[in-house]
Amino acid sequence: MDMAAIAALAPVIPVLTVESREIAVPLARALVKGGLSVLEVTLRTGAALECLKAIAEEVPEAVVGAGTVLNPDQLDRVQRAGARFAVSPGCTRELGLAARSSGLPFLPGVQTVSEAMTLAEQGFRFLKFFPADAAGGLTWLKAVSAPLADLRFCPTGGITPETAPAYLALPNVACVGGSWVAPRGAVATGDWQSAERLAATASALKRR
Ligand SMILES: O=C[C@H](O)COP(=O)(O)O
Ligand SMILES: CC(=O)C(=O)O
Repeated sequence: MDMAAIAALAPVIPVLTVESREIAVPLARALVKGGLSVLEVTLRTGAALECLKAIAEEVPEAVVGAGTVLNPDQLDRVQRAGARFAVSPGCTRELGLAARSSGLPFLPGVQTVSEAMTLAEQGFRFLKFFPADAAGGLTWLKAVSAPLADLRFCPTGGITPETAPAYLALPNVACVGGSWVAPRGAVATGDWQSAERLAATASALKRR
């Protein structure tokens, strides 16, 4: 599956920042049960690689990838840990080249038209728009839809259950990313039913 095919599996990619495999595995199971099978585990905790590996091994129904992949070394490590895709908040030339030669589906982040054009030149036509809300949100996506007509986006950053439907209604949006389906409080108390409920609502969102 390439990145667009992975994104087609669900309208929302949960962005997960988890501290242990004991949290990661039941959380992943709850989200998949709720209908969100594509999961992004960010490399923002010391346990991130272990969590990624645990989900890959113990929750085979999930398509688990890594987020906050900032350089080729991290890309290599997440691929070895079993990531099925990698996500970056931005991109460098080195990271883009490493992603292409690794064969791992890659979703690089952009915030400007020039960044999007540079990545398109490197062959990336499906891009993360980050931080979506802070960088212009719906207005930016609508404005670039004509000049960057062959690009599709996964807006992430500041998206809420209330704003997600408007993003998903845009023709250049394939899916959205967000942490709201795994709220800190529910994760801290192991309230997996809440995560499953939030995932079920998110997975029912309509895309254009
Ligand atoms: O850095 C933020 C993550 O990409 C997700 O953003 P969010 O917590 O605003 O949904
Ligand atoms: C922002 C995000 O989701 C990432 O760090 O990849």
